Formats: sequence, structure tokens, C-alpha cells
Amino acid sequence: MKVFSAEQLQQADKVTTEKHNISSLDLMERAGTQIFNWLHQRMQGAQVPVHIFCGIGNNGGDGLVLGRHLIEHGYVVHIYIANFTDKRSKCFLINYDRVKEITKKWPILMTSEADFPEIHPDDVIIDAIFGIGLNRAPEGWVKKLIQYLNEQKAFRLSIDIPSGLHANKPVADMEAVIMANHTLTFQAPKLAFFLPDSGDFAPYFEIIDIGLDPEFLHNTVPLAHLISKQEARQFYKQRKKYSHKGDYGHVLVVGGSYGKMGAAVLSSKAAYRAGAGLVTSFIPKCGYDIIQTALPEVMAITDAYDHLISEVDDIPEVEAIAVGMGIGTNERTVNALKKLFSETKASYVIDADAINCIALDKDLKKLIPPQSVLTPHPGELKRLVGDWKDDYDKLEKVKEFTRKYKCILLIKGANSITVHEDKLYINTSGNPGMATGGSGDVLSGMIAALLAQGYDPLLATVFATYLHGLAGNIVSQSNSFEAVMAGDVADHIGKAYLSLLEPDQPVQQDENDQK
Ligand SMILES: NC(=O)C1=CN([C@@H]2O[C@H](COP(=O)(O)OP(=O)(O)OC[C@H]3O[C@@H](n4cnc5c(N)ncnc54)[C@H](O)[C@@H]3O)[C@@H](O)[C@H]2O)[C@H](O)CC1
Ligand SMILES: [K+]
Repeated sequence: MKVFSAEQLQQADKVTTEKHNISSLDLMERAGTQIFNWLHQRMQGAQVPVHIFCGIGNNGGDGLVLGRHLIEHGYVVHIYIANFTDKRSKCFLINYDRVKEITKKWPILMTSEADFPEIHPDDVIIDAIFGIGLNRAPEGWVKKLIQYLNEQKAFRLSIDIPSGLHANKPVADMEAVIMANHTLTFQAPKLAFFLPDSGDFAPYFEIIDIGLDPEFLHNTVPLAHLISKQEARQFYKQRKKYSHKGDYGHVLVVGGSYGKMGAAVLSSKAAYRAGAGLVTSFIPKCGYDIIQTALPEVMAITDAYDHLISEVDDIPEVEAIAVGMGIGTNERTVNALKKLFSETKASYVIDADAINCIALDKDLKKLIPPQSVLTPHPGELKRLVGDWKDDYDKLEKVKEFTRKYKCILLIKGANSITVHEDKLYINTSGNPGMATGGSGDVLSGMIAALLAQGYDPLLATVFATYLHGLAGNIVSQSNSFEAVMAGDVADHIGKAYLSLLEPDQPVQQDENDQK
């Protein structure tokens, strides 16, 4: 699914009205009516007061359309206009009049804090103050209104986007954004919903299709792609009946040091579970018994050193190498990486301490093999590209890094983002239980396994990230978030493949009602 910018959606709006010969007012009617249908299906006529807070632009107009339909269906509705300026939009004004026509009185105009209404915890708040037309931080009493609404216990439903949040720019004032319980967003999800600084404002959202021109949406290069099951399923390559282990590639895991052998074990295990034909682990001597005992399927080659990796030699020819998990940043290890990168051709996954080594040594940075996949967590990323002002600055820095070093970089986090030059792929699987030691080691092994099986590096990263999150979700469903351990995630990669391929269950009406 595509993630568009506010500007692209405004353009889509314009193209749709011109090409399909419908007015902006019709589009607003469509948008507001769909919000009404959503709410009506859930409220079923309940006489719970619905407080609709409208701005004076088109987001406010959507709120007015919703209000009119609710009133016509006998709901208890209070409409308030946050009258912060008299520059009201045309479609807002028409719908303002339409409300008056049916109620015979004007909605309540708010001009200061004194106008804030009392709201009962069981009531419903509709947030239609600002949409994607937000152009600065809300100030004065409007900011206070947002804070007041956030203090209420009532359910907050935001129309299109929580007011005060920009679709694709940093939050200007964190204290002037609606904390939505749910957001009904038009046509496409907004980038801000998936970034660490702003994602908490829109923890749950649904997309409302308002029929913007499909051709425009198809031909427009989006800000990002959202990867859910539907997309991930298309990446899957079926195994052939008449095949042998050589067809699925050989992964070399270069990992571990004294006290951190688990990293190499987890990565090697995940490589097998994700489908690699063969896995060899290159480890310090001290890890030999550990890996051979933990994973009999894995072949082991040891370094000359007992506690660390000093030179990766005598290795077989492999398709993919996952390097860095638990290797430390000793100078000898940095030198081993220099030699490995310059002498061994393969598809690389560069993780953990290998990233720290690169951050420490400029010469090593220059040796990053083209098309490598780097998988830093936030701390490693900071060491690699420097600190950032906000999420958008981070994305720009990472894009620049991938251009300069011709690589793919996965920004790991709640919604991990695969970055390659200007392309962004946002992952939707996974859960907070996966914020646990070893989770990244499992992922590096999975990416390497897909590389070995012939997936191209960008696809391998996006697909492995989705499968990894899905495996984590399966574990957490029977185990709680708290109890998720990286080894469990590796053990559930198989279930993730099965879940990916099983047909979607039709949504039953009563099931739908409970959501
Ligand atoms: N194509 C679509 O997706 C459709 C969207 N619809 C809805 O329209 C809004 C966007 O409406 P717009 O009138 O452009 O802007 P807003 O309502 O978000 O903003 C209102 C108004 O407020 C001014 N403003 C912006 N920031 C501030 C601020 N901090 N303080 C004071 N005033 C501010 C700004 O100048 C605007 O004029 C979209 O989100 C949807 O809800 C259509 O209904 C259907 C098609
Ligand atoms: K809103």
C-alpha cells in the first residue's frame, strides 16, 4: 500500500474533481458519509452524546457532514466550531448552512477557553479540527482545546489525521496534538503514523476509500510503501519439487565472541529456519562446542583466536554472509572485516558490531560491499550516520548514506523501515515483545537466508523483516509480549511462512461489529 504526502493527496483531490466531474463538495459528502457509516454501524443508534469539534477548513467540513447524518438518524449530537479565524473554506460554509437547515440553529461557536463544554467519560469525541491542511502548530486557546480534549476520558475519534499532526513533517508542538484512540484516514495512511516521534498519536487507524482517481494514485511515486501480509505474500518464492540443498544457497554466519556465542547460534538457526540450503558458522574457537551442540545441522569453522574473530579464512564458497552479531570491536576484528569485505564476494548482511566497527573505522566504511544490507538498531544507526533532529531528518540521513555506499539499510524499530536511496518500505508486523536480546541476530540470519535463496537484497530485507515480525506476533499470541524470546521467534519462522500463505478468513459481520 502506498503512503502519500499531504501535497500528493491534495493533488489527487484536484485531479479527481477535474477528471471525474465531481465537485469538492461531493468528495466531502463522500468522506463524511463514510465516517458516518462507520460510526453508525458501531453505535447502532445508541443515545450516547457525540461531541464533534470542527475547524473551519475542509476537515471541519467533514465533521459537519458527519454531524448532519448523525442528527438525521436520531443521534444526540453537539457540534462545536473552533472559530480561530474567519477564513472558512467554501465547502465548510455550505455544510455549515446545511446543518442549520436541519437543526434550525447554528452550531456552537467557540472563541475561547470559556466555551469548552463538559464531556462525560462515556461520550464520544470527534476530532475534525485540523486535517492535512495543517500549516503550523496550533496555538493559544486552540492548543488549549486540544489539551482539554486529550484530558477527557471519552473516546477520541480523529477524522483523517489527529489534529495538530502533520502528515509528513515533524510535529511542531508535541503538546498540541490530539491523542486519538482511533483515526479514520482518507485514501492512504500518513507517514507520521509510523514514525517513533509521532506514531503514538495515531496508534490505531483504518483507511476510508473516498474514491480518489485510481490512475493518479497508481502513477504517483509515493513517499513510502506499507508492507502488510498482502504485499509480503507476493514476495514469496515457491520451492521446487525437483530441487536440492544447493538450490537454496549457502549462508556463512560470522559471529560470536567469548560470552556472546548466542548471537551466532540464533543467527545460524534463523538462517536454516528461513530456508537456507546450508549454513556454516565462522566463530572464535571458544564457540565450537557451543554451536555444534546447539545446532547439529550447522557446519562450524573456528578462528585462530579463542575469544574473538581475527581473520575469516578457510571458508567455503557461499552465496550470503551475515556478519557482526556479537563479534565486538577489537582492532583485530576490524582488520578481519577489512580483509573479508575486500576478498570475499557474496551478498552481505552487516549487523550489530560489524556496524560499530564500520562507524569506528573510515577505511572499513569505504569497503562496504555494494548492495550490502545493513541492519542497525537505533544506537548503532546513530554511530553510523550521526545524530538526527527528528524522524524526517533521520530518514534523509539514511537515504543519503544508502546513496553514498550503494547499500540497503534497515532502520529497526516498532515499524522497521527499509531504505534504499529514495525508496522507503515500512513494515507492519511485529510487536513490543520483540524488543528483546537476540531479536536482531535472528533477523540477520533470515535476511542472509533469503539472499542465499536468490531474493534480491532489497526484497530479501523487506520480506525477511515482515516474516520476522509475523513470527514474533505468532509467539506473542500464545505467550504474551513480555515472554517473547529471540529463540522462540526463530522457532516460529515456519509458522510465519504458513500463516503468510494461508488464505484470508472472510470477516464475519458479528466479528466486525466487535472491532
Ligand atoms: N483529498 C482528500 O483527501 C480530501 C480531504 N478532505 C478533507 O480536507 C482536509 C484538508 O482540508 P483543508 O481545508 O486543506 O485544511 P484543514 O481543514 O486541515 O485546515 C483548516 C485551515 O486551518 C488553517 N490552519 C492550518 N494550520 C493552522 C494552525 N495551526 N492554526 C490555525 N489555522 C491553521 C489552514 O490555513 C486551513 O485553511 C483533509 O484532511 C480531509 O479531512 C475532503 O473533505 C475530502 C477530500
Ligand atoms: K482531524
